[in-house]
Amino acid sequence: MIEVNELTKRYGDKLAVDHLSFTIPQGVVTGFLGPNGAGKSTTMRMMLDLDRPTSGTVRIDGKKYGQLHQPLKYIGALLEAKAVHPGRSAYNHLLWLAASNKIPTRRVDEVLSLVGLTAVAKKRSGGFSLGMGQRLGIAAALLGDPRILMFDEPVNGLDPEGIVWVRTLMKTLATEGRTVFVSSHLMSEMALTAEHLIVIGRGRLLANMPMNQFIDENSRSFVRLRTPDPEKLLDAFSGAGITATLDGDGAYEVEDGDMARIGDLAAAHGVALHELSPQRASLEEAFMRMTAESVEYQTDAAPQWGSEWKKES
Ligand SMILES: Nc1ncnc2c1ncn2[C@@H]1O[C@H](COP(=O)(O)OP(=O)(O)OP(=O)(O)O)[C@@H](O)[C@H]1O
Repeated sequence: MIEVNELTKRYGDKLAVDHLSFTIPQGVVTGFLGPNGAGKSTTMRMMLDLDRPTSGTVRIDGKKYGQLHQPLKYIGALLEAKAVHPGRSAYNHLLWLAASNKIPTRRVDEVLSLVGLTAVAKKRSGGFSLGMGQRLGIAAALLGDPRILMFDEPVNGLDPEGIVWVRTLMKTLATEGRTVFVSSHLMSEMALTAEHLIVIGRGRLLANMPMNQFIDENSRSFVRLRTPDPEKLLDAFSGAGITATLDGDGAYEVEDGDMARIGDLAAAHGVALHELSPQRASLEEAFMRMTAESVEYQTDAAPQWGSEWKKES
């Protein structure tokens, strides 16, 4: 169990994390989202005691990180920066970590095999590609078989096969009842991986809810339909008080439409339908809409995903 309470970090006059409080659920993958500079990495670093909070607390199973005996057995993490000496082999790096946390040596071979690095385990890690470095970081996170895992941009540098592998791994770890906390800029990937979301903007909590709820609350839903007889259908709609608008593609959209009612109405008027489908926004659209509508974070330029937010301070 990991609890963040009123966590705050100030760098000079820059408030990077602003009274952030949340508890991360167990047994599901939780996505950690926010635009560039929102404070995700700073929050994760403070959770791992790599950065000291200005105020507020992080508790891991009720304890401060520094109070954990052999911390790798409680929490494993992959942070963006590679923390491996380039001259050291993957095997020796993991062996050193294992020894410092009294983890049996055989576990090193296990995690190397799990992440697919067995063949290159004795090579110096300085020659590793970005993707191999990510795999080594994931191996280190898994070394102590911890109940809590944190990954900052884990699919960075991975090829499509590697991305699917990471997605499957995270879901499996969550299914085992672990807490899996992951940040990523890749919204489509996050949509496929996470069930729960914690969203921050400018260091503040914007949302903490299941993925489905987040998309529902921050997007418009509509029914799309196509018919070879639009005039007749639109007549039937106007009699029933339904408004349909033509999209740019020859289809009609009914905002918050009830599919069954529309289908029944079309049938009652003898109108053929060539399409009748519910439409829901993607996570990316929901995210953009939420941040754009968030007056507190509104700037004179529309915020864009993946770009630095304009700073007013
Ligand atoms: N060591 C530091 N000194 C000064 N400012 C910092 C430091 N670390 C982070 N910041 C600032 O704090 C804010 C939050 O940064 P952080 O890296 O945590 O955001 P992030 O959400 O992880 O961003 P990204 O998505 O770009 O990785 C940014 O404005 C950043 O410039």
